Amino acid sequence: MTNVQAPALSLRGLTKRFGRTLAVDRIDLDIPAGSFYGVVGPNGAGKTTTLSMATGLLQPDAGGVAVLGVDLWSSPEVAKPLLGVLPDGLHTFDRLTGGELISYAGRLRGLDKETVRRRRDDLLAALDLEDAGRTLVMDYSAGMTKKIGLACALVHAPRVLVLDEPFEAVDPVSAGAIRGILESFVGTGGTVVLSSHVMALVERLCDHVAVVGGGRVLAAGTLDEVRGGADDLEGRFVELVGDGREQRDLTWLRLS
Ligand SMILES: Nc1ncnc2c1ncn2[C@@H]1O[C@H](COP(=O)(O)OP(=O)(O)OP(=O)(O)O)[C@@H](O)[C@H]1O
Repeated sequence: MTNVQAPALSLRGLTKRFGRTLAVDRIDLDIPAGSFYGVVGPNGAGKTTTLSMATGLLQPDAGGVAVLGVDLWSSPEVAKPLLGVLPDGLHTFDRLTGGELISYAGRLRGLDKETVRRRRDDLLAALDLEDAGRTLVMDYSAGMTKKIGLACALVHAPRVLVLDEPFEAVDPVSAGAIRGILESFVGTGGTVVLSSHVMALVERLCDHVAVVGGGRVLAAGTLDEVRGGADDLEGRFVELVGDGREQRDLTWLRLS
């Protein structure tokens, strides 16, 4: 049974090492139910590794995850149906058409044929993929692949959506459609967790944010708490993460 008081996602001591790289270092994070939560951090910070462990796609070396109070690793059959996941660099069955892929995702989740058909048509229309619904996914652009991945994550009407870079490669019109879907999902009691590099987008959409760097949480809380005195999230991000670039002038690139 889910616990209505519990955070949508609760991460405790999550740790993952790849050889000599400590990708995620004892991360603790509570994502409140009903929040629109952004996870930001520089390249290689550990965002994808954390979200993969948080959704059961990657086994942690240590630590635990609870989804709405349900332990993900000991009760996956209860916890996983609560989640809708859009993984980074989605590897999917790309010899299916978009419509078939959504139907497959829905049937895998145990939905009956009629429900799957109705939701597939709704999702293809909402994401402006009606024509593409009959095209093989292998022929999709990067943005279309993102959108079909999102449709597959939504088809079983999860309680918590975890989306790795959902707006990457998506055109502004489609991004607006996705924003609308996510806002109404949160507006009706769902929780969205997304990672992004686009601070302006996180500031516009999210009410909570975690800044991750070097496999650790550097700051987490409401947008205002994390921004602190900084003018915007980007300023605070650079302050927290640092600008470690070596100042080297590429003189050889100059045309004159
Ligand atoms: N399968 C893997 N094998 C080896 N190293 C990995 C693997 N996955 C991630 N890493 C390493 O773990 C660290 C964290 O990577 P991760 O992909 O989680 O970062 P990220 O914050 O999502 O980065 P980006 O913003 O660039 O997508 C990096 O140093 C990366 O090289």
